Amino acid sequence: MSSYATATRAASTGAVAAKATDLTKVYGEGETRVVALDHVSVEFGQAEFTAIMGPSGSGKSTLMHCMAGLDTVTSGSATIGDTELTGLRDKRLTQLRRDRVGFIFQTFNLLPTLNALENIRLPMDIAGRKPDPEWLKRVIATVGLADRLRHRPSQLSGGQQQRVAVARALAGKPDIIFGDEPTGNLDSRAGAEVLGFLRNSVRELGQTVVMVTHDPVAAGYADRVVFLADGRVVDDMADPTAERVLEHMKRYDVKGRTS
Ligand SMILES: Nc1ncnc2c1ncn2[C@@H]1O[C@H](COP(=O)(O)OP(=O)(O)OP(=O)(O)O)[C@@H](O)[C@H]1O
Repeated sequence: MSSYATATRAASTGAVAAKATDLTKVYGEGETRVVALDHVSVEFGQAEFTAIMGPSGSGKSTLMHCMAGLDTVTSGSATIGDTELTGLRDKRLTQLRRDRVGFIFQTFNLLPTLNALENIRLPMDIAGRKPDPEWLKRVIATVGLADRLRHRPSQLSGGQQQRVAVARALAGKPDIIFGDEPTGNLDSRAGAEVLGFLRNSVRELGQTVVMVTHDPVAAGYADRVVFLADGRVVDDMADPTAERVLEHMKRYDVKGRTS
């Protein structure tokens, strides 16, 4: 077993990368009041790959946004490492997002005029941080982009563009990476590739990934699936497979229709 695998396993049994405690998020008021998150408590382990699933409107994106410091919470707390996000001033929050959180979106959000390497380095360039060259090399190798670094996004396939976005999220060695349906725009083969690279970034690089998805196959790549319904955590599955996730979704769906 490689030393990375040992380190990964050791990390994934202990430390917590991000945590929500009694997190409640209410949008609007009066007739338009929506409780998007209803006292959610959940921990995401370091060096673990977690999928968040649940029906449309169950609060997946809201949970991710609140835990990534992209949205404020109504009550409760959200922490990244030891840092409490609630109450942080805008400037500190921006810094924290920039330096400690990586993001991967459904639409790859690459800059068309920059080549792959420049896109990967962009957040660090903006922050005035120098990437660790050894780390960057490993990241680029992990996502299989070594021979595509001089290509512009328009010269890359959708899957390759998303791999650039994955490398960009990993480049700064963030405490946690949040993905919002990162394979939602990819065909199944390209999606499988990206998911494989995400999983490798957890297994081999010891990174922490939390991904919102609707796709049981995508969830099957994770170490764990957290299921939301009506703004609450309703289930937690370890070592998921696509089949077990699908079974679980069907059960909930049947319950929903018959109750
Ligand atoms: N900015 C907002 N203003 C008002 N209500 C909102 C806002 N954002 C989300 N909501 C509501 O909060 C609830 C949870 O939404 P959220 O987007 O988190 O769900 P989701 O599980 O990510 O859904 P989907 O799978 O469709 O993306 C929904 O009822 C939604 O309508």
